Order: sequence, then structure tokens, then C-alpha cells
Amino acid sequence: MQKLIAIEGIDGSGKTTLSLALKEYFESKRRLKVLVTQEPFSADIINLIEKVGWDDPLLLTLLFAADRALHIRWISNKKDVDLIILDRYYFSSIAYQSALGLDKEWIKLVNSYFPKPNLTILLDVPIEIAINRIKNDKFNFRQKIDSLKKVREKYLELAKEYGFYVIDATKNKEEILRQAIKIIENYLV
Ligand SMILES: Nc1ncnc2c1ncn2[C@@H]1O[C@H](COP(=O)(O)OP(=O)(O)OP(=O)(O)O)[C@@H](O)[C@H]1O
Ligand SMILES: Cc1cn([C@H]2C[C@H](O)[C@@H](COP(=O)(O)O)O2)c(=O)[nH]c1=O
Repeated sequence: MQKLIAIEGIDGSGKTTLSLALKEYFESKRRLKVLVTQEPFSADIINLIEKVGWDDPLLLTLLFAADRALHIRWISNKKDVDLIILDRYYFSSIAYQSALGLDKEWIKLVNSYFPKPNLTILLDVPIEIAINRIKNDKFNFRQKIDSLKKVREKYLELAKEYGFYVIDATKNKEEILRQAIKIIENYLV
């Protein structure tokens, strides 16, 4: 049965690095078919978000939900895959858009029809470290620095509420990968 693993965390926390390393590990060592996907998913919606800007949380929630619907429809055709690693999922909307002041419960409601992940790993890192790791200005990152502290707090609240596995993402890549493999393997047995 196909499993959905969500990797969450603030910008620069190491989600893509971990997702790709997990794919390599589970394909080579466990002979599983692994798909890594990323949100935002659709180039058209990314362009629209860039055009309308990043300061209206209601509009962002709806645009990201539309993006997610396209993402999930695409995934639903991937029948031959064992493990799908989601590099961001709907918890990103709950954390980022509620950090801008929108009601968390409403964001949850908008996202309530999407499939629940089997497990979620949160890469937790102070924003100063995350910022140092980011070398480009993708998605107006500089404009969002101020709200990232809040986003991190929201993620930590969600971790308690939903029982995420939290990894200290100030550690090196190898250690983070080791911890994530252990979490996922414990779940798969
Ligand atoms: N544990 C780590 N220690 C030091 N550097 C790291 C670590 N993990 C990732 N990096 C580096 O930090 C940068 C950002 O990593 P990555 O793209 O994986 O983060 P991300 O969470 O996917 O970011 P974004 O949300 O902005 O897409 C990359 O240059 C990556 O090599
Ligand atoms: C899915 C999703 C994303 N965001 C934000 C989070 C990041 O700042 C960008 C995506 O950039 P990345 O470098 O690819 O991580 O979009 C959001 O605010 N809400 C969402 O639902």
C-alpha cells in the first residue's frame, strides 16, 4: 500500500536535501519505488502567486489549495509507487498563512479533503541558520524573513497537535538523514 511521507519546515531547513537523500536510500537499500514531489507544484500557480504577492493570506491559502489539488490529482495516477515523499504539503499552508494572521481552523477546513500523510517529519531550525543556508532570493525570501520566526512557532504548535516527528535540523545532513530513515523504517515494519 502506497505511503505518504510529508517533510515540513521553514525555508532553508533542508527539506529538499533530505527528501532526495531519502529517495536514494529507500531505492538503493530497500528496493522501493520512491517518488519525491514538491509544493508549490504548478508553474502556472507559482507565477500567479508571484504576480499577486505574498501579503494576502486568504488569497494565498486558496491559491496553494488549488495548487495542491493539481498536485494530488497528478499523484493519484502514480499507482506503481511505494513511497511518496512530499517536500511540503498542507501543513505549509497552515503554518505560513496562519503566521500572517489568518484563522488556522479555516485553513485546515480548506485543506480537509486532501489525503492525510502517513507520517510527517518537521525539520526544526532557528531562522538565522536557515537564512545563512539560502543563497538565492527564490520566492521573495528576503521579504518573508520577518514572518519566518512566527512560521517556525506555528510549525512547533502543529507538531504537538498532529504528532509530527521533529528533527533538530541544525545537525549535519548525514545525521538528519539517519534519524529520518529510522523514523520511516520504524513506521514501515
Ligand atoms: N543539515 C544541513 N547542514 C548544512 N547545510 C544544509 C543542511 N541541509 C541542507 N543544507 C543546505 O542548505 C541549503 C538549503 O537546503 P534545501 O534546499 O534542502 O532546503 P529547503 O528546506 O528545501 O529550502 P526551501 O524551503 O527554501 O526550498 C542547501 O544549500 C543545502 O545544501
Ligand atoms: C506549499 C506552500 C508554500 N508556501 C511558501 C513557503 C515558501 O516560502 C514558498 C515555497 O518556497 P520553497 O523554496 O519551494 O520552499 O512558499 C506557503 O506559504 N504556503 C504553502 O501552502
